[in-house]
This record gives sequence, C-alpha cells and structure tokens, in this order.
Amino acid sequence: MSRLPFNSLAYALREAARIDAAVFAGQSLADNLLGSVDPQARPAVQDLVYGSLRAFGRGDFFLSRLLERPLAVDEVRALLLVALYRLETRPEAVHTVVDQAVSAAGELLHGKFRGLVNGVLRSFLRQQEALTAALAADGLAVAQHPDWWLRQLQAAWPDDWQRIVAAGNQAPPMGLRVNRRRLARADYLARLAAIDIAATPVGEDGLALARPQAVDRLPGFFDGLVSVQDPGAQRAAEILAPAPGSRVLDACAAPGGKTAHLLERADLDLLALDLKPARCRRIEEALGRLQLSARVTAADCTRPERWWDGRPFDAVLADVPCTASGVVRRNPDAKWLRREADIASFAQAQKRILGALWPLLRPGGKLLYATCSVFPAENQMQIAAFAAAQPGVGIVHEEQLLPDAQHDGFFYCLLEKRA
Ligand SMILES: C[S@@+](CC[C@H](N)C(=O)[O-])C[C@H]1O[C@@H](n2cnc3c(N)ncnc32)[C@H](O)[C@@H]1O
Repeated sequence: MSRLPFNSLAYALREAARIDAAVFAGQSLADNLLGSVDPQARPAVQDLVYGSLRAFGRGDFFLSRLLERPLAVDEVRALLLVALYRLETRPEAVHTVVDQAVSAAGELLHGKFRGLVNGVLRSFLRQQEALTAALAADGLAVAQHPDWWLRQLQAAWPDDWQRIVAAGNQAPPMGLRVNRRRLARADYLARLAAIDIAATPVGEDGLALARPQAVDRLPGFFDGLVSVQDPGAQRAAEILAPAPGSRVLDACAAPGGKTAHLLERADLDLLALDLKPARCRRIEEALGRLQLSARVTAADCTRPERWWDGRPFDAVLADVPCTASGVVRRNPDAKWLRREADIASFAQAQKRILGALWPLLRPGGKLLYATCSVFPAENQMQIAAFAAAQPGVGIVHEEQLLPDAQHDGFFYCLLEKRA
C-alpha cells in the first residue's frame, strides 16, 4: 500500500516503475497493469509508462554510463528509467523531479536505494549534455528498438526502415470512425468544430484528430455516434466491402473494431469469433454501444467442426494474431516482450488459420487476410506461400501500410476463391 499522495509526482513515478518492472518480468500492458493505479493518477502514470517503454534502450544507454555495475533490482532500474524519461521530456523543475523520485525510492526495499537514485539522477543532470551527445553516436540507442527488430526492418524495407522506426518512436495519433448509420461524417466534424476539436477526414468514414482527446469529450461517444479506430484499421471494411445481406465470418474479431465497422456499412449476417470469452465480451460491449448486432461466439476458428453449421460464407475476415510490429507505438511493451523467434511462431499460427478458414468460403467468395505487422514473413511471404500451395487462390488486392503520422502499419490481402 503506497503512503505517497495519489496526486504527487512521486506516486506516479513509483507506479510507473512498478508497471515497467512487471513488463521487464514478462507481463503485457494488455493484462490491465494500469488497473490498480488510482484513477486520478492514471493519465500521468500512463504517460510515464508508455513514454519510458517507447524509449527502448535510451535510458539503458544512460544507465550504462552512470552506474558502476548493472542494477540487479528491476524495480529500481525501472524507477531510474522512468525518472530519466521524465527529466528528458519535461526539463522544467528537474530538481523537484529528482526529489520526487527519491521519495518514490523510499517505498522500495525499505528505502535502501534512495541514495543511489539521488546520486544517479543528479549525475545525469550534471552530465546531460555530454551523455546526450554520446547517445547521438550510438545508432542502436537512437533507434530505440531491439537490434533484431531493426535488422528485420532494414532487410525488409531498405528505403523506409528509418521512417518506420521514427513513427514507432512517436506517440500515436488518434483516429475516429464515424458511425455512418447514425450521422454523416461532415455533421460529426461540425459537432467537433463547435467544441474546438480540430479534425480532418481520412478514408471513407474516418477522422484524424489534431490532438488526442479523452473519449468523454467526444460528442455522442457513449451513444454510439463515433468510435476510436486508427484509419489504417478502417481499410479492412473498405477493402472487404461485403454486399448487404452477405453471410460473413469475422474469425478473429475481438475487441470488435472491424466487426462494428463492417456492420455500420451494411446489414450483414455476421458471425464474430474470438478464442477468448473475456475478449468476446468486449465485442458485445462495442456492438451494444453502437446499436449493432451479430452472433458472437467464443471459439477457435481453426476448429470449425466445433462451431460451423456447414453453410459456406460469402466473405471472411481473417484479422490474424501477429507480432503487432506496425502498432508498436501503441504497444511499446512489445519491444521489451517480443523475441525474434516470435515472428516464425506467429507465421505458423497464421498459416494454420488461413488453411482452416479457406474451405469455409463459397466459390467466388472473398477472404481478407489482415495483420498489423510490417514483417514480410507474416504478410507478403505468408500469402505467396499460401497462394502457391492452395489451388484456386486469386489475389485481388494487396496493400502494405507503413506506419506514419496518419495511420498505423497494416497489411491487407484480399483473396478470391476461384472455381
Ligand atoms: C488482431 S486481433 C483482432 C482485432 C479485431 N479484428 C479488431 O479489429 O478489433 C486478433 C484476435 O485473434 C484472436 N485469436 C487468436 N487466435 C485465434 C483463434 N485460433 N481463433 C479465434 N480467435 C483467435 C485473439 O484473441 C485476438 O483477439
């Protein structure tokens, strides 16, 4: 139980350090690690956690110069990384930040590391200029990605990898999807303008906000007028575009962003599956808020004998699990948690999903394969291998979105079943 006031920077630093340390120990931010933080302090803690994790390798570079030997205690190292991130990104009142970090250290291991935290942070401030110059000469620390990840990007995208890396290191933009069943995008844009929220149209239903906003500031959010969704993710419904009345399978559907978009655009007979029951509840919540309906079932899409009624689908969306290398700025813990071997494991699982779903499609039907990855083994290579091994696969459309200021990284391939 923390004795620090919830509204203090010390509390935010302490909580951010606790969460970062949990990530270093192998937990994912998706496990609701922020859930135990006092709600008042959550935005500040979230900023520190995401920012410090996004800065992969940067803080470690500084610590390698500031510490005589590596720190064995993960929570103290995490506290230093969080405090260094804060000192670098908000250079005002730096001595207060150091004092607050020392107070936070007072709650760790009976305060044993207060002196060390104080000393390291004060040395950093004294040497900041020289350390920053030294860092600028260290390609890996500047890139803020694991070295294997950089090698993969360099090999796949020799002309674009630096832009991909730069996008991955930025805070993500916020995109909205206007529920076209409820109102026109131009009308929603006018409602935003009336409360001074600047946005520009993107894609067919999307809006890019000039600055991220809390959802409770968005007019009609809780009534289902709008959803938060990256414009890149909105390409799925635009590309698959099933005709009204189609029988559609959304095979990996949770939390339901693409399911909802498909249903906003057309009346469909849609079955949404996800492996995990808790995640299926999130699909139901999203559909409930948007006043849409679909059959939602917790099931393994690779085991159709357990859930399929034998009637072929006109369209299938296979938004498969992947490394999420195209959305790393939204999930910066991935840089710490992923291993290079994960690419091959995901590719294997994706191959199994594609192979299991293809027979469920009617002749002439379309399957959209989607990932939020930029690694070719999960994308172009996966599809090329599938099309080579499976007779009757027609590639109708393929696109790779690389992450930039407008959208995240996604891969889409629309396949048609030829007779
Ligand atoms: C990329 S996410 C889907 C995102 C979702 N389409 C959206 O737009 O909100 C992949 C999902 O696939 C689910 N999944 C993984 N393996 C599965 C399987 N064998 N059968 C069904 N769902 C699976 C995961 O639980 C995860 O929710």
